[in-house]
Amino acid sequence: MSKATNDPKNPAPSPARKDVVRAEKLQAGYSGKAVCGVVSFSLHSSQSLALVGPNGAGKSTVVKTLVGQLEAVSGTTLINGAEVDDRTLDFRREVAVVFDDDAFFPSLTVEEHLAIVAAGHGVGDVEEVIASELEFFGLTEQAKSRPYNLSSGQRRRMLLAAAFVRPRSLLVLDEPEQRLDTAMRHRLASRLRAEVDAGLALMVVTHDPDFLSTVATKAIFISDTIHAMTPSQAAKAIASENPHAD
Ligand SMILES: Nc1ncnc2c1ncn2[C@@H]1O[C@H](COP(=O)(O)OP(=O)(O)OP(=O)(O)O)[C@@H](O)[C@H]1O
Repeated sequence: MSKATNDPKNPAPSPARKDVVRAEKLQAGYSGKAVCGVVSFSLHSSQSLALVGPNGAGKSTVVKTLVGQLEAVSGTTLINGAEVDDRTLDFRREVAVVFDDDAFFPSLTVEEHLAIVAAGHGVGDVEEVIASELEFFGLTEQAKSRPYNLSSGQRRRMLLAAAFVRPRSLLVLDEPEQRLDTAMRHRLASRLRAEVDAGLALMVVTHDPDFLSTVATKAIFISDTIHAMTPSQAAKAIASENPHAD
C-alpha cells in the first residue's frame, strides 16, 4: 500500500512533465541546404532555452523552422506532441512569436494593434489588459500613435507588447533586446523569468549575456555543430565569442 502523499520521506511522484517543444534531428536551411548543425532538444513548461552563436550561424533560421515558418531540410519538431503546423487553432492559441520588426499595420494605432491581437485570441477584459501592457512597455503616451510616428525602440516595444496581451504557453522571441534601452531590457528579462517560473516555455535568440543569464534555464550554441550549454557557459560564450567557454 502506498504511503500518504504528504509524507516528506515519500513524496507523491511528480506528474511527468510533457515536452512543449521537441526537436528531433532537425536541420534548418534554405532550398534543401542546411545552414548549421543538427538540432535535437526538448523544452518543458517552466524552461527557457537560449539559442546563441555568432551572426549568420543560423539561430533565426532554426527558430523559424521550429515554429513552422520555414520548412525543415530534415528532421521534425513536435509542439505539444503534434507536428508543427502554424495554421492550426491549437498552435495559434498556444504559441506567441515575435520575429519581424516590420510586422505591423501602418494605419493602425498602437492600442488598435494590441486590441486586434487580444480580441483575436478571445481575451475578455481587453481594455484592462491593453492599459496594463502599455504601461509595462512605456507606451501609454503613444497609445494613439501610428507605427511610423514611433521611434524604432517604441515600435519594438509595441510588437513585444502584442505577445503579452494574448494567452501563450510557448513564447518565441528573436533578439528581443534589440533596440531596447537598458532599463527596458532589465524589466523585460525579469518579467520573462517570472513567467517561466510560473509555467511558460520560452525560446529566445539573444546576443545579450545579461539578458540570457536572467532568462535562460538552458542553452544551445549554434554553429556547424550544436553544443548544449548551461546558461552561464552560454553567457560566457557570447561575451567571449568562444563556443567552448566554461
Ligand atoms: N531567406 C534566406 N535565403 C537564403 N539564405 C538565408 C536566408 N536568410 C538567411 N540566410 C542565410 O542563412 C544563414 C543563417 O542566417 P540566420 O539569419 O539564421 O543567422 P543568425 O544566427 O540568426 O544571425 P544573426 O545573429 O546575425 O541574426 C546566413 O548565412 C544567412 O545569410
